[in-house]
Amino acid sequence: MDKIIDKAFEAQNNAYAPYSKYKVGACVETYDGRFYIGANIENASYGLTCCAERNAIFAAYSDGCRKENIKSIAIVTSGDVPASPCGACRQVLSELIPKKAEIILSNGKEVLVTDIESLLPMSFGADDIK
Ligand SMILES: O=c1ccn([C@H]2C[C@H](O)[C@@H](CO)O2)c(=O)[nH]1
Ligand SMILES: [Zn+2]
Repeated sequence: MDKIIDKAFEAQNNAYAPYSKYKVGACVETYDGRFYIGANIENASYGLTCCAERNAIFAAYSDGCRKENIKSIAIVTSGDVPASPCGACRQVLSELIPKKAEIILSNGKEVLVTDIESLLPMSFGADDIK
């Protein structure tokens, strides 16, 4: 678990967060040993900001990875407590990562491991619009 967390902290250095000054890094690990990083990228039109974890999972998918190959995602910050993904990211992750995938949250001092069903119970998804 150290490697994915280290890579997420490396990604945190790439955050573009001139407005909030709150830098977040993320890293997706696949079962075949690939790692995809993301950082939060803000915009003067605040609502266009994209979170670190969405950028990381989109990077994985953009490289051809799909749900069954996603093993875990780490999300890191430097706050007093590990940050938990925002609602938009929970919705996106609920479609793009498996239920069993580990969601690892760390602030460098504490590590929490959870999963998407814990973070977003009774989620809305593709089955609901059949
Ligand atoms: O899980 C989270 C929570 C927040 N942010 C970003 C969005 C924004 O740039 C900044 C403050 O909300 O942190 C993330 O990247 N991931
Ligand atoms: Zn988010």
